[in-house]
Amino acid sequence: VERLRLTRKLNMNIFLAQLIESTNDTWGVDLFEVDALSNHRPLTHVALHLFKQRNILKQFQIRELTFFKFISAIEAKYRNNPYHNNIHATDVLQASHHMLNFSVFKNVFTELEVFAALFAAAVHDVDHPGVTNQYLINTNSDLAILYNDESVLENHHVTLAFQTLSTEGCDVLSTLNRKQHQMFRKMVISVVLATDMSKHIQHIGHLKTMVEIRRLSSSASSIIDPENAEDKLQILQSLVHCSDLSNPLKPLNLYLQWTDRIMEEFFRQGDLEKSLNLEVSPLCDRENSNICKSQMGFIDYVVHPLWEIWSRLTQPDCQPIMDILESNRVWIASQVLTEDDKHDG
Ligand SMILES: O[C@@H](CN1CCOCC1)Cn1nccc1-c1ccc(OC(F)F)c(OC2CCCC2)c1
Ligand SMILES: [Zn+2]
Repeated sequence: VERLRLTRKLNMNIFLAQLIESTNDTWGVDLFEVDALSNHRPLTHVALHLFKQRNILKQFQIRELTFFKFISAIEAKYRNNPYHNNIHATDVLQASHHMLNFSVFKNVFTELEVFAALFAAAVHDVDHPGVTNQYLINTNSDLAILYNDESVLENHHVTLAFQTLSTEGCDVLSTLNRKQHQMFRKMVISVVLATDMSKHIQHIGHLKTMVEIRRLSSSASSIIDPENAEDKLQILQSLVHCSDLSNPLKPLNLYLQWTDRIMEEFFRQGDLEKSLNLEVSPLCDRENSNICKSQMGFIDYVVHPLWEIWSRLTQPDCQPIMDILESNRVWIASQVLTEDDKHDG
């Protein structure tokens, strides 16, 4: 029996190693599987692997143990929400890593910019309480008071991330010089704050401008000017925001798990609102929800408008991912019909 147990353990570790290896260049890795096989430490496993694969630790002389301590401390500060948890952070990190490899970004970003973008993705929802900014504002929460109702969650995530650096043995930025540290901090703050859904429309505006300018100045061979720091920062903000809203562009079995999770998280907020005699927020009433219809709306009015312009900027590498969005939408639409019948039934 003991030999069987050890053999099974060995096979699980081999399977885990193969899954982690696939995060290098695969869109749609099953991170729920990585979570199950890694003793619920997907972020630490995947972040360490990707930062080493990109040679970031060597480039900035960061000790592997220091990075391990930092990312473990961050992972431990993600709460066990149905959706906003360490698996979601790993998902956004891996999607950001994947899209940074798009050919349109070749020779565009510095190592420091890549480091800042992936760091921001990994920490972007740390200690998320599983409720929305609006809920925190409506309930006069300490966080809303602290951040004056402005990007309350996002301010909290980035502040906690930088505070974690001063935990014993966790300062992954200690080897950066003053200028690098200042630039890194500016980029991480702006990328994490840009994940606030209230900035969504601005992302679309900036991307449309960028695509238009590139289209008009046909001379620009490489679509993005590596000298333009402002443009590059906006692209990194949109890259992480797109990764944050990438669930509907993942293989259907993964997309459906994320949908179940976000709905359970919204429903728990609705339960809290009911118990506090507050008006139940949209989409948060578990007694009265149409999951497929709300996903159709999310895709048509939020996700597709953003990814349509993002894919124009990043063609042709985004096409396979847009194709998944299209096929998922067709499937959802087919379920709306049956879901209606169920309710009518
Ligand atoms: O809540 C969303 C923004 N709101 C803005 C107000 O209108 C409705 C949409 C984005 N967001 N923010 C945090 C998490 C998510 C979020 C992430 C994956 C979601 O669905 C699936 F892909 F898993 C998701 O779906 C909700 C329920 C149906 C429609 C939206 C939401
Ligand atoms: Zn997020």
